[in-house]
Amino acid sequence: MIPPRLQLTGIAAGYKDLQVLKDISLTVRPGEFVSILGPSGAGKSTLFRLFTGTLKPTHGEILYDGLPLEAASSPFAFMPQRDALMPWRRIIDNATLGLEVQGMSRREARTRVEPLLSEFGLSGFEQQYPAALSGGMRQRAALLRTVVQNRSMLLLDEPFGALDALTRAGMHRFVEAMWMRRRWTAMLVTHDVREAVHLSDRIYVLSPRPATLIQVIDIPLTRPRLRNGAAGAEAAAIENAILETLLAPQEGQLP
Ligand SMILES: Nc1ncnc2c1ncn2[C@@H]1O[C@H](COP(=O)(O)OP(=O)(O)OP(=O)(O)O)[C@@H](O)[C@H]1O
Repeated sequence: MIPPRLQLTGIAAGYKDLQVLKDISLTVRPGEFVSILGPSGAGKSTLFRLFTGTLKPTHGEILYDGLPLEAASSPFAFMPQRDALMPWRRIIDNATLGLEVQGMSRREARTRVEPLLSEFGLSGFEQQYPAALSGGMRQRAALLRTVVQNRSMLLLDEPFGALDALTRAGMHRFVEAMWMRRRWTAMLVTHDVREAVHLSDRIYVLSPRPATLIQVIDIPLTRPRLRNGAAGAEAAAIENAILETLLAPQEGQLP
């Protein structure tokens, strides 16, 4: 049997005296889109620091393709909260940046990126600077820069949080369509319940810090996840159930 791509068992982690993650176990299988949903400060970004090796867990185990994570060589492509495009580089040169950082020549990197520009809705804009593009286009360029690195798993750290609601909804549709074509293995961290339900095969809901899992929910809805009819009602019911869990007063807290 194929081992999970990523498996966390009993992970605890933090900074000096601050325990951030208390007991996190989760699984991402190849081709799955999994989300981590939680209140602000629960430790979603801390979790990503464990994956990128900038922080070590104090307890627990992280396996990648069945082996300790340290044995995997750069398995993740990371997309940060803001688009993090370099304002002085043209879109094409921003899109090639991740490959260039890996040591590929700019010329070769362009050969890799150019055929993908139209799929990402960026044809004709490759010579523009980021400031000339809309927020959605910039996020698509940042996503292109991430996926073109051909890593075996994508880490998406609240990538749409800064977008207006309409652009964000458009990005959800775009990412969903791309996932259906390419079946990325992906983990998204987000505060946005609707976003998580729209995009995920499974959602792990974190408690406030120190974070434990308070809900694990598989999303059985077929894709594309349209917002009308019975499917829309089912999605809304799942969103409500998750919101109830997130908003339920924690033990010892005032409502
Ligand atoms: N380098 C650090 N040193 C000390 N404390 C830190 C450090 N980085 C984060 N923290 C603290 O750890 C806690 C969790 O931070 P983290 O950034 O992982 O949360 P988050 O869930 O991603 O938050 P948000 O959703 O608001 O981005 C916060 O209380 C934060 O202040």
